[in-house]
Amino acid sequence: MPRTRIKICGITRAEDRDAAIAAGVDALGFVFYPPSQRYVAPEKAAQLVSPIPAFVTRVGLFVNAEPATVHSVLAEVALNVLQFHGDEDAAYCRQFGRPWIKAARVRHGLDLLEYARAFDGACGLLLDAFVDGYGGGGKEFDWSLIPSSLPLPVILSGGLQVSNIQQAVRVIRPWAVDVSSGVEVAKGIKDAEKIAQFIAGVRNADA
Ligand SMILES: O=C(O)c1ccccc1N[C@@H]1O[C@H](COP(=O)(O)O)[C@@H](O)[C@H]1O
Repeated sequence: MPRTRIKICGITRAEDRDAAIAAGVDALGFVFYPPSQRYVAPEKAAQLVSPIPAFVTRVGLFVNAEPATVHSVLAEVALNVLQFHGDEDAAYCRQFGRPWIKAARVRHGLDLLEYARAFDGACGLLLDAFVDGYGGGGKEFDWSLIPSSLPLPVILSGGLQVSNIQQAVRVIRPWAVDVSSGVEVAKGIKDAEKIAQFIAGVRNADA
């Protein structure tokens, strides 16, 4: 079984980026959604990504952005993967010619199998809780709503933190996990100790 990949999202500070890399993160996320308290302007994101070493993936998160906005961020920031966390359809997601992840805001009544089929071509299906403001709410959802098999690599998110990450990995066995609130002291401000403990929790559950 491959090790569970780990993404830490909502990086706004160089020290948090460095702490995550030192702890062994696989991917770092940058939020290009202006209403979010974790928003980073493209010029700042360009500085934050420049020292990221090879094989640590740089992910740009967008919510219902105008295509021109995504293109303009791509021109300025060296991103590897796009994460669409709003109401985008598959044609929208495909148009940028980059690897992309689609988020599903999981709630009772959402058919995740049908949803995953609709986003054929995504390199991952990110499962998040249904919250106001589209995401990053630190809210766990009912994992029993996840079908036992989905046609896309599953990235589990939504309220993950040090206290529940081992159970999450053992129960769901996702391809990857994604965390923002659970490793923060305030929105957009990460905590190096929580990052290290979160990553150690994933590795423990993998072992
Ligand atoms: O982080 C945000 O502010 C954000 C805003 C809009 C959409 C998604 C956002 N973050 C993503 O939400 C999930 C869950 O985060 P949390 O760990 O529950 O805080 C995660 O994938 C973030 O990338």
